[in-house]
Amino acid sequence: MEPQALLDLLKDAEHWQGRRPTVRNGPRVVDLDILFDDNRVYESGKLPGRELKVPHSRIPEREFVLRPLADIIPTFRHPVLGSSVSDLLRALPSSASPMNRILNFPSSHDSIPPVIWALGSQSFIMATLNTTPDSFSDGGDHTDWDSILGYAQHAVKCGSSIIDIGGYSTRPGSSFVSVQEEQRRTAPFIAHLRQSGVHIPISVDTFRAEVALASLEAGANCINDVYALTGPHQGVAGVHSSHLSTDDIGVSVSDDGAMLSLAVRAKVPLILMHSRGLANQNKDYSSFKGGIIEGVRRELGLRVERALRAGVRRWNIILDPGIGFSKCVEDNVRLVRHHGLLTSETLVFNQFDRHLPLAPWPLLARFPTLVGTSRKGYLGTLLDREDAKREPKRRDWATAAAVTSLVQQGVDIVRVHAVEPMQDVVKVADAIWRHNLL
Ligand SMILES: Nc1ncnc2c1ncn2[C@@H]1O[C@H](COP(=O)(O)OP(=O)(O)OP(=O)(O)O)[C@@H](O)[C@H]1O
Ligand SMILES: Nc1nc2c(c(=O)[nH]1)N=C(CO)CN2
Repeated sequence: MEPQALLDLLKDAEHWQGRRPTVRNGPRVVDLDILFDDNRVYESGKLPGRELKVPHSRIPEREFVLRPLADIIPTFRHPVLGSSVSDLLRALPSSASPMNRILNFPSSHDSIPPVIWALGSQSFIMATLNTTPDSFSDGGDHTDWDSILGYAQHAVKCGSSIIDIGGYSTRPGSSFVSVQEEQRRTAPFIAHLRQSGVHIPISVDTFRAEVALASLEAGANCINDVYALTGPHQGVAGVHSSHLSTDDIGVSVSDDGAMLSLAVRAKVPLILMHSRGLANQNKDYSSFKGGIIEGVRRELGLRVERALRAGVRRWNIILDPGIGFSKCVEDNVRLVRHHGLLTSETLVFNQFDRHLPLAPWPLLARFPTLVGTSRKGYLGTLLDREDAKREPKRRDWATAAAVTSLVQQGVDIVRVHAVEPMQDVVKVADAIWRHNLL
């Protein structure tokens, strides 16, 4: 279609939506502009009311255009200016009130309003609620109605922003749980929490589509998948990456795609975590090419790409590096120390292999991140004290240290067990590092 004909169509569309002529740049019901037409440069003559310039002349000065555009086509080069969309966004002068990306947790029930988070405004706390007998930290603590509701209410009172409920432990050595049993440990409790007035978002920690669906129907409004929608066998079926070959990561292809298609249909926020192989058996510790940061970026990047290609909306994706999943102690430390690099889009020096720069990976840039470092085994090893090695609950101070470092690097969500002390940790770390707060 020719630009002028497209402009006429846009004008009609604006009219159908109820837009009527007012003053230029005044309040409007809707504004439809042509930003680019591939690399074409077009300028109409001076037709009154129908002048047209493509690319749109005000792209470089508009944050509200550049920010979403950088999510969609970050590397696209402006055909006249020669800069990429990302470069144009970076070149904007800093604004007193920068735009926030939002995360929308849809309404889980008629009587419960949707919850919208302004990302970047604070670090959000995810309270971990395992309804399993054998989870590594709180296994057996929350298996009855009263203790589950008690933990959830306590989490809300302490300022948690989301509760993550899981019915199948993924810790090394945990036992197999049937779909029916996992469902029994999640959906009815979620319904109970909703009926009892818990209105904050609830995520379900599962890799099984049946469990996720039952949980969403019961009132959950987020899916947390430690296999990033590839099923328990870590399949990468359906990936046609323009950047990578799947041989690079040597994983088997075995996935019925059920979780992926549910995720597309469900339209809820999705936590895509990096892991390798069956989490409870583990462990593929084979080396990460280019170092741990590069390796996680590549392997998680493949799964993100697969999800996007299948139709998952990018604004629903939250990335998680998967602390403790097929990573040695040093690698877990590095993932925390360099958390900010996970979503870096620019070429940075690779700390782990001095011959390799950390490849630019625009695919992961600007996604929000979540990290679950709470009470994990590497903290016990670092503490090197018998009680801390044996008892995950003796690792809360260690967790605080890791959480502080993550907040400093801009993590969006921290998944924790001890919500009360971690609320203090996050509050003060936010005050120090998020300058918008003070
Ligand atoms: N790339 C473009 N896309 C849309 N309109 C354009 C473009 N380039 C020039 N124009 C002209 O701008 C005119 C004003 O558009 P519109 O009425 O939407 O103004 P506005 O909303 O106040 O400004 P803007 O769209 O720049 O925010 C259009 O009638 C059109 O002739
Ligand atoms: N998103 C996410 N989910 C989890 C994580 C984690 O680190 N991140 N850790 C778990 C238990 O070790 C279980 N589930």
